[in-house]
Amino acid sequence: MDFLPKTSTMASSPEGAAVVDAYKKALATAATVSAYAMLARGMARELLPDELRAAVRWAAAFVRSRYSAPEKQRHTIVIRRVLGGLGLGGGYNENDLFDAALTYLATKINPQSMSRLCLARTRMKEPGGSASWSTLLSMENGGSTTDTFQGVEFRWTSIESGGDDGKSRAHESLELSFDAEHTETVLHKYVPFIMSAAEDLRLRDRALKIFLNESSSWRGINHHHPATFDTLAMDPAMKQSVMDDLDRFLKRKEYYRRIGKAWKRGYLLYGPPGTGKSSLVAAMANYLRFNLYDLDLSSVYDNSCLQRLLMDMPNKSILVIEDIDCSFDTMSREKDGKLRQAAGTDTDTDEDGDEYDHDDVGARGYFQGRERHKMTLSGLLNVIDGLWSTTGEERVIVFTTNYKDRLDRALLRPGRMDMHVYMGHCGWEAFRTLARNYHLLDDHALFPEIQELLAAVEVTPAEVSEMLLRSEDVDVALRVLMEFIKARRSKTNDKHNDGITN
Ligand SMILES: Nc1ncnc2c1ncn2[C@@H]1O[C@H](COP(=O)(O)OP(=O)(O)OP(=O)(O)O)[C@@H](O)[C@H]1O
Repeated sequence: MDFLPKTSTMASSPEGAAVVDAYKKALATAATVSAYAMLARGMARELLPDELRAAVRWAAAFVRSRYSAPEKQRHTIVIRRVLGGLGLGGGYNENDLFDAALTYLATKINPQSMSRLCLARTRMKEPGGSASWSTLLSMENGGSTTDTFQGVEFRWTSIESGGDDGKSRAHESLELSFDAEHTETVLHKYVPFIMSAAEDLRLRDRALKIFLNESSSWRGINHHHPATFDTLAMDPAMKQSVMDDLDRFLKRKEYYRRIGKAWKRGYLLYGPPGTGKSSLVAAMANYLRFNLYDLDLSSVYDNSCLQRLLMDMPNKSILVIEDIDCSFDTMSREKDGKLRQAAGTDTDTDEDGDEYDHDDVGARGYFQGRERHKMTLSGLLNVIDGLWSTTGEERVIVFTTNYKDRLDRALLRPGRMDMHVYMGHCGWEAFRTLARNYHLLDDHALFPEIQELLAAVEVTPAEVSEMLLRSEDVDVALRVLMEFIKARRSKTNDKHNDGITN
């Protein structure tokens, strides 16, 4: 039989003829080999007795089982949604691992590759009364998906049984199958990884809150501050280094544990009013998806009250103390410091006249009765370190101040606050961020003049924001801003001239 099309032009050239010949030879060879195989099988059937043929089959199976790779043993872990009778008190308890696995798998499911899927949208009540929506994609009964963790493949299957009679509840479970040799990995690494990944996803989706202290308890309200690192007008390099620092901090749990330090990171934000310190705190909270705990020290009366507040702060939260220069009697502390320096000692005396080291005040309780002048920042930090080092959970602490030079030197010492961030007047890059935020503007004919003005005159990002908001018309808003900066310039010049003439 000739399979080549009759109209083939290939055969008409010499090269084409060679190809056709080779093709025909290959067909002939294949036909010969299969004919021999058929012949051999037929002869074996004819010539070999049944017993001998069975022996040959057995020998072949033996060789296969001995020398081919053995079938791997598979294990399956069943994760039920409800722990009937297993929960505390023998009742029916929801299984947290089931929820975590469901949340985690929602990020692994590829909707393109599954013909049936479940989609749920639920309203979640937040503590404090507010609510947020959440959407969850999951596998239908019988659906399977594969996940790879540390190079090992895991098969997940969704199983639902019972509940067909309309009376009893369906039993939902997830089955996790894997090669038996990876059992240890599953129990000690994969399951903890799923729990923590699900926790991170939950934190990412939750509505953020800001908690304010009333005496010794926290009251939370929803935190909808729109500030993000994208909308924050600040020096781009500084912005990047804050973000990098936060990222690095989050990854270093093991490192902090190893060196025996509380897993906390301290940031001191300083700069004139209206330069975005509070906005940066909000941007950090939005970036990390951490709740904010805004501590007003004026309503903290004693050491135990402070301890209670700190202990009630869950992990993954930011403790903020604003305007710390106003929260402490820094001048008297400063005076004490100078006295101690003059005396060549770093000790002080307590009410009983006993000497103590200032770095040890936290352990003794730095609130001596209700005399607030005894409160020191150093002592506060010691209390925080002492409490937080025992939890091993990640916490961020932020202090803000308009006057860094008024702060207790103990706080400025290396190792106390890990990062000092200066929030300054509005520079050119900061202005461009604000122009983008408020008017989606990347360029404008007035930009060069504004750049020159900003280089010469000090205005805060808050003032620039305010001017840009004056009109929806970009040209008008930019002109208003220019007038404002020019007016500031003449005022500053007048003051300067007054100073010279006086
Ligand atoms: N760097 C900035 N980036 C973006 N917006 C800013 C910035 N600085 C100020 N703003 C705008 O000005 C408003 C006030 O700024 P914010 O409260 O963050 O400043 P602050 O430095 O904390 O001031 P204060 O020291 O008075 O508390 C913000 O809500 C925001 O609209």
